[in-house]
Amino acid sequence: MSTSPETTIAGALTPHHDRCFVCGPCSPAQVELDLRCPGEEGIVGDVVLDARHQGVPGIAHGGAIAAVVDEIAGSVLTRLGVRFVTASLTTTYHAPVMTGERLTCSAWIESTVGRKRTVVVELAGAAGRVVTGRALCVDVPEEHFTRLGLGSEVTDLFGR
Ligand SMILES: CCCCCCCCCCCCCCCC(=O)SCCNC(=O)CCNC(=O)[C@H](O)C(C)(C)COP(=O)(O)OP(=O)(O)OC[C@H]1O[C@@H](n2cnc3c(N)ncnc32)[C@H](O)[C@@H]1OP(=O)(O)O
Repeated sequence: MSTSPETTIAGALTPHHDRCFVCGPCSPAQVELDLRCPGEEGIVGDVVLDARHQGVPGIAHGGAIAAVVDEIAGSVLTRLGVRFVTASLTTTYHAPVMTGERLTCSAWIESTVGRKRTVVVELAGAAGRVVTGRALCVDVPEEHFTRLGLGSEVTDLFGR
């Protein structure tokens, strides 16, 4: 991944819309998430999961972590203007994530094959790596959303 000087475009990356379950300010579970673009590809940032996201008391819920991984992977693609959905998501938990713990994240495209892109997301705490996620994202046409009765409220989100 490039490590050229950071360009902060967090406003364009998160929130991508107000009612997003993970990043939207209207969500009661909004995750503290600040994503930045270090160069041409990939993103870096900070993430904090709090008491609203716990499973075992004091420890972030694995499902909440997976949602954050999906969000970060998606942000890598939307900043490139890719219209996609997540087809598959795997999350490896190397160590517990404590609620309130500030994590750093980095994410990049690992491979592109036809319509399929694999995005890797790594989360690390002060003691080192805690989570590695892989999202298989598939490019879709605008009709993927319009045939579901969804209009510009969705299609306009891509390419921001
Ligand atoms: C909605 C987003 C809003 C975003 C707003 C903008 C802002 C964004 C910010 C980011 C933050 C949010 C990021 C959330 C992102 C989601 O959460 S998206 C919502 C959850 N995901 C879905 O709803 C997807 C549901 N599934 C589907 O719609 C369809 O199965 C798919 C994925 C479009 C694929 O169907 P298809 O277009 O008919 O394509 P198909 O030929 O079946 O598959 C294409 C290729 O992918 C492979 N493939 C498909 N599924 C799989 C799988 N599960 N495992 C392995 N391979 C697979 C196929 O084998 C095939 O491979 P090749 O033969 O080409 O080698």
